[in-house]
Amino acid sequence: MLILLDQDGVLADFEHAFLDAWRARHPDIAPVEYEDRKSFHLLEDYPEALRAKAEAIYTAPGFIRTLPPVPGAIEAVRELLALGLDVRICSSPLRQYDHCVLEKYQWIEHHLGRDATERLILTRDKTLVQGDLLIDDRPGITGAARPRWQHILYDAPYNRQETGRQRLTWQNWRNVLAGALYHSDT
Ligand SMILES: Cc1cn([C@H]2C[C@H](O)[C@@H](COP(=O)(O)O)O2)c(=O)[nH]c1=O
Ligand SMILES: [Mg+2]
Repeated sequence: MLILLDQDGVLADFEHAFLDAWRARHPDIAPVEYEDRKSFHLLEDYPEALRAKAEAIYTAPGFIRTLPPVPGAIEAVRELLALGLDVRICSSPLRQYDHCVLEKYQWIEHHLGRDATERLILTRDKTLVQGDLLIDDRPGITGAARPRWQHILYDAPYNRQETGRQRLTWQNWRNVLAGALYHSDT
């Protein structure tokens, strides 16, 4: 069983790190609260006049490297590996890739160890990556190929419009994955 884990929003807490940085930089401008987020791309939830400020935060040197882990994520990865599952981290670099490519590797090394960096797959098209399950917070993942993996949504306010889908968190993952593993034909 090959499990692909997205990094931003699944292992690394992109959203809350953004909010913390925004409040520090712009204490006079209210951000969009996490539970009020509607679009996957946070820029779409901000007025045009604030988008440059928002983009400057998540493209800044160190932002990706210093993202806090999503609570429970690191422990879950370790448990999945201990269960003998083949776990890969499948992430898309920002279009503004200048800092995030190296910093995604540094983040993994810091939280999971140097060997775990061998598990990182960076691509702008996740449909090209083989796997049995993809755990990702992004709704509607499309690309050039017909994906082999089953997409399990990592629950977030901006993907709750996707109804009738399995939704995983690092609090319920054992139940959700047991179901997916049980129904998997591999
Ligand atoms: C802008 C933005 C980005 N991310 C994360 C999601 C991916 O891991 C990368 C690249 O995103 P892109 O949409 O493929 O350029 O950054 C995110 O989680 N939220 C955002 O608003
Ligand atoms: Mg993500």
